[in-house]
Amino acid sequence: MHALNGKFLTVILLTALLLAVLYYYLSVSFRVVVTFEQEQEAADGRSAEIVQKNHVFHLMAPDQVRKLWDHNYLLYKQPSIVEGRTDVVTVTPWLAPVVWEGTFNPDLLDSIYRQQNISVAATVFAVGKYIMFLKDFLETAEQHFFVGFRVHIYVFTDRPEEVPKVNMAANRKLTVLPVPSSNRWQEISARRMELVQKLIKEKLQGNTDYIFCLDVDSKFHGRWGTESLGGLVAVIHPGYYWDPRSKFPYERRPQSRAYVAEGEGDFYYCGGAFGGSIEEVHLLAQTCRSNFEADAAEGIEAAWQEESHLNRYMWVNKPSKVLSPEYLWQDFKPRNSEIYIIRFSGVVKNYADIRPNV
Ligand SMILES: CC(=O)N[C@H]1[C@@H](OP(=O)(O)OP(=O)(O)OC[C@H]2O[C@@H](n3ccc(=O)[nH]c3=O)[C@H](O)[C@@H]2O)O[C@H](CO)[C@H](O)[C@@H]1O
Ligand SMILES: [Mn+2]
Repeated sequence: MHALNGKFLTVILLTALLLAVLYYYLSVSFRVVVTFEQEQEAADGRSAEIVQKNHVFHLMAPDQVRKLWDHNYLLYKQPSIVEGRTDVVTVTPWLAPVVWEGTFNPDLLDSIYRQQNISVAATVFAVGKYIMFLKDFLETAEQHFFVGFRVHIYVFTDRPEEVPKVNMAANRKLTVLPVPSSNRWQEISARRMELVQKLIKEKLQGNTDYIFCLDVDSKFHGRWGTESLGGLVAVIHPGYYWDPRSKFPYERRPQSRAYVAEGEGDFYYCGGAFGGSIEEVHLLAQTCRSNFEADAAEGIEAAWQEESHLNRYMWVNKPSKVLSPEYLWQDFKPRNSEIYIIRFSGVVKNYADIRPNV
């Protein structure tokens, strides 16, 4: 009799426990749903609909209410999955898009991101004689880089008084930040990771959505806009994309934290342009900086400084969007036929004239 009561009690207790656990899980997931969704009344006050407030996981169509009254409402060409570019690969093996001209609709993307009122930061370093490239960089950015969006360019320089005055649209800003000069170009180039990390932590977190870190010795020639946005964004280097990976100039010494072994590596990415969300780029800059410094403490400098560390990082952490070499070409290279448009390109320069050391 006692044993039976005991068993009965155990069953009751276990059932109660199960119900409590179930209740906990249901209430947690319910809370998640509630925080992500919010009821919103349509602009014309007609109906209340559920609007996703979180835009990290998918993109939202341009404002559907507008079509009732706006004759410029965006109607765009029907997309196809059987017609499109066939001369290039437009997706990586881990299913990240590779952005080429002809693979995206700029008007559609702009209208999607415009309603998010995104803000984009760009960093550019102009230390020593590299200040001479800044004017063209800034003027062409004004014409092609995220035109119509909120843009904040951060110029790091040791010559603040030589920063050119460039007319900028109302929603665009420029901030000059002082950095010490150096007599080694390798150090100037590599220290960018440290300064980008600090900038994000001290000034950008909480008020900026995306960031791109760009070489100053370059000019914009075509649109660079919302099609380039993503969590972690890398640009394919224009010099190696026809080559087998054995020819990529990765760091090949196992002692370095930038080491990429034979038979490893996806693409060769350039150090002159990368970006993504503030959070992702902070993590990237922090990782590359600490690996670079740990190497330096052991007397090792990777083959291509922070570019080598970036390549190691992107091998371990696959970029969520890859930009084709349209996004960083080099003026001395003739345009290949798969490159329909050059958006950003490095100018021809005489290293001996402009670098503090050769
Ligand atoms: C197109 C591209 O991917 N370029 C990369 C490549 O060579 P690059 O030959 O393009 O390197 P670079 O001489 O342009 O130096 C990189 C950048 O550092 C800054 N700078 C450099 C020297 C100086 O005296 N003052 C100064 O301000 C400037 O912003 C410059 O654009 O390899 C470098 C390795 O270190 C960097 O990864 C570059 O980003
Ligand atoms: Mn450069």
